[in-house]
Amino acid sequence: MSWHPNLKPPITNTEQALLYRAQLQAIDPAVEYLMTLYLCPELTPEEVRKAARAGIVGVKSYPRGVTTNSEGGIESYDAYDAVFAAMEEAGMVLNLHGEVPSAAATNTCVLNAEPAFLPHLRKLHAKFPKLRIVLEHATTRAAVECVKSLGDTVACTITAHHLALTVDDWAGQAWHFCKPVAKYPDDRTALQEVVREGHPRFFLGSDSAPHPFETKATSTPTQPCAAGVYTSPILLPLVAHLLESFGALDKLEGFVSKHGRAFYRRPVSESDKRAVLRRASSKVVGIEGYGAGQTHVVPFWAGKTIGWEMVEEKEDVSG
Ligand SMILES: O=C1C[C@@H](C(=O)O)NC(=O)N1
Repeated sequence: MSWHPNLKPPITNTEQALLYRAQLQAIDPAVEYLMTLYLCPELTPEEVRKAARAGIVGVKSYPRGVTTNSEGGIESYDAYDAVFAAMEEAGMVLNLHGEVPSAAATNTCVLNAEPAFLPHLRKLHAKFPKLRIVLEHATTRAAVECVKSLGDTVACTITAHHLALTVDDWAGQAWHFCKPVAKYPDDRTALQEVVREGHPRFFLGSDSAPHPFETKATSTPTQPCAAGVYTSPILLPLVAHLLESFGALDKLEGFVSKHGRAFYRRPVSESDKRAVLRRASSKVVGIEGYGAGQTHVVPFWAGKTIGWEMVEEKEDVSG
């Protein structure tokens, strides 16, 4: 799992990324955190090389205004050729939030912002064919087809929630609102199909966003609700549940573990913990379990049942 630099303030240099990694490691040292920097005008080829030497794996780009805390995002990629060339040489990954900003002049809004971004992806790949690029949290058939058509250096993540949601689920339902927004039923079908196909360049990227109750449940005409869906506490059981629902359970390990590891060149080691799932009927705590004025975050699937659960490491799973 890689870590978002769309924090306040954004993570723009090696020191900040290492400091943030240390803070995360203090919370859970068992996790291997793959850190990313934020693509911005301050990022130089020298800093890219320094970051790569320090073990930072990627650079994240999100166009201006398209998602949470992206007010300072990039406007055009042309200015970053030297940065991309340095990344390509250092073996760093470019993580793209693949949407263009909404604009009346070009008839762009949240529904077509991802397809409108794809020409930028094609151009970047043509210019830097060896640069590993991940189109993050894709939501459309167009994006799936585009990534499939490109070379082995281009991969794509899919979230758990985008395998479940369509427009109808977030229109009027703040808890399902995220960026990119879930699209048409046929787009969701395309995401499910590419997972069922076991395509090695498509893998899970949770994009889990733990926005507090207040920022999701309350919105005003000037303050819309926060974009993001929180899946971390239920992620693997939920993905198993969803994959099973569309006949792709046998692709679970590839989708959640192997494909991403291969693309990021992180082979499994002896010391890596194994996740074990077993059949269950676990109800996710419903929205009534949370309340205004509390700092809680409400997970996706609240109030619904998941057909799988994680087995604690110490339990005997031989039976
Ligand atoms: O890309 C993102 C970022 C995330 C967040 O809040 O961090 N929320 C989203 O909806 N999309």
